Amino acid sequence: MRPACVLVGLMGAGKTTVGTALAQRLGVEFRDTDHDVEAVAGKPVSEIFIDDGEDHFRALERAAVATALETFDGVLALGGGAILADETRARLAGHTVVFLSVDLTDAVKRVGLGAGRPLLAINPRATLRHLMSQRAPLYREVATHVVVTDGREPTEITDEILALLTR
Ligand SMILES: Nc1ncnc2c1ncn2[C@@H]1O[C@H](COP(=O)(O)OP(=O)(O)O)[C@@H](O)[C@H]1O
Ligand SMILES: O=C(O)C1=C[C@@H](OP(=O)(O)O)[C@@H](O)[C@H](O)C1
Ligand SMILES: [Mg+2]
Repeated sequence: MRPACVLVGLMGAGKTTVGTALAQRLGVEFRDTDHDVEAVAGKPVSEIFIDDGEDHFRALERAAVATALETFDGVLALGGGAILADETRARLAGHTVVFLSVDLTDAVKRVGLGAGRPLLAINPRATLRHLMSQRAPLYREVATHVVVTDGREPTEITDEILALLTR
C-alpha cells in the first residue's frame, strides 16, 4: 500500500488545508502526521515540544511517517520538518511527493503568530526565513512535483495537484 500523494513544505504552505480538500476530491482518506503523533502522545504538538522536547517529537514523527507510508493509501500531509530526517527522505523515494512552496510573506500571513506551532513562538518571520533557507533544498530533493501556493486559493492549488496526479 502507498499514499496516493504525499504533501511536503514549510509551515503555512497549506499542507493540511490542501491535503484535506485533495482527499475529498479524490474520494480517499486524509491523514496528517502531526495528528498521528498527537494521537500516539495523547497531547498536542505544542505540549510534546514543551514536555518532551523536539527530539522526542521528531522520533514520534519519523515513526508516524514510516507507518503511514507503508499502510495508508490516501492523501498524506507531513509536518514541515519531517524531511529533516535522512531516514524519512530515503523512505519517500518512489512516492508521489508534492512540494507546496510558499514565500515568506504569504507564510507569515498564514501562520499569524504561530499558535500551535512551537517553533514559531519567538519571532515567526525570522524563524520562517531561516527554516526556509535550511529546508528548501530538502523539499526539492524529495519532491516529484512542485506547486506554487503564493497568492492562490486552496481550491486552485488542489485543482493543479489533481491535474498532476491524473496526467
Ligand atoms: N492557499 C492559501 N491561501 C490562504 N490561506 C491559506 C492557504 N492555504 C492554507 N491557508 C491558511 O493558512 C493556515 C496554515 O495552513 P495549514 O494547512 O495548516 O498549513 P501547513 O499544514 O502547511 O502548516 C491556515 O489558517 C489555512 O487556513
Ligand atoms: O516545520 C516544523 O518543524 C513543524 C511543522 C508543524 O507542522 P505544519 O508544517 O503542518 O505546520 C509541526 O509538525 C511542528 O510544529 C513542527
Ligand atoms: Mg499542517
